[in-house]
Amino acid sequence: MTKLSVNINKIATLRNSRGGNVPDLLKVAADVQRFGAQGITIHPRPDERHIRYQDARDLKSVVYTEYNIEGNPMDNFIDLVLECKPTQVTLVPDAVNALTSNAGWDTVKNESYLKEVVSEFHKNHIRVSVFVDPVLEMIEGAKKTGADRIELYTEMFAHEYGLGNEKAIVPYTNAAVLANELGLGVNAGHDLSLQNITFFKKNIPDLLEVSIGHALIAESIYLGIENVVNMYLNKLK
Ligand SMILES: CC(=O)[C@@H](O)[C@H](O)COP(=O)(O)O
Ligand SMILES: NCC(=O)COP(=O)(O)O
Repeated sequence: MTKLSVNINKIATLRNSRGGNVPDLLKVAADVQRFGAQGITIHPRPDERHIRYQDARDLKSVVYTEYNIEGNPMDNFIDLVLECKPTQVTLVPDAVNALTSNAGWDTVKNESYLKEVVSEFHKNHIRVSVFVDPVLEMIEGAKKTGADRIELYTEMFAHEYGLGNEKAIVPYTNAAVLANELGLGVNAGHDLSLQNITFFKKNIPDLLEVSIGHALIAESIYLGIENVVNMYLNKLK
């Protein structure tokens, strides 16, 4: 079985657009778990444009499934994660102003840096996953950092699969096979959706967890909007 960790960044984006507490991020996290999701993912960014650092703290008492915090391990992020003690931290090499994550780690160049960070989180009993492109050298490098898992950066797969190119899965399958051989757990995320998740899962051996946010929230709007429009129409009769 592959666990679904729902990334709730976009709920915070919507909330922040009006300055109040609608939608209520904590209620959404609680409901998503009640509906069966096995994890909650957040990716606080330095400008706090969606998830605020305080959200990460507040979610601690709400998330009873797997709590996954993603981000670039700068000092204030490390402090936040150590304070929240999630189940898992996913290290992502984001530039400070990145619109969204757009690359995996160069685990070869950053081996000693990542080793230090991984060891700090391990001392605090937090599982560590490293965000990587599906490149065999990067998987081997991830193993050397001492990380427990990799998260395969799936944007390229999602894009190509959307264009009908099923072969785009090959590097991901190969990366997952190698990771499994090395004893690294395999997670995946970025632009996974209802359209591509079945094919992706079928081709990735021992896929432990996917984190999905952008498409899942967009799909929730599309699949829910007819119902809500009709509820308004009924009230306006
Ligand atoms: C690491 C990853 O792929 C996701 O966490 C993604 O970056 C979501 O972040 P945004 O919601 O800020 O785009
Ligand atoms: N780690 C990936 C994630 O949390 C969600 O990415 P996306 O579905 O918002 O692209």
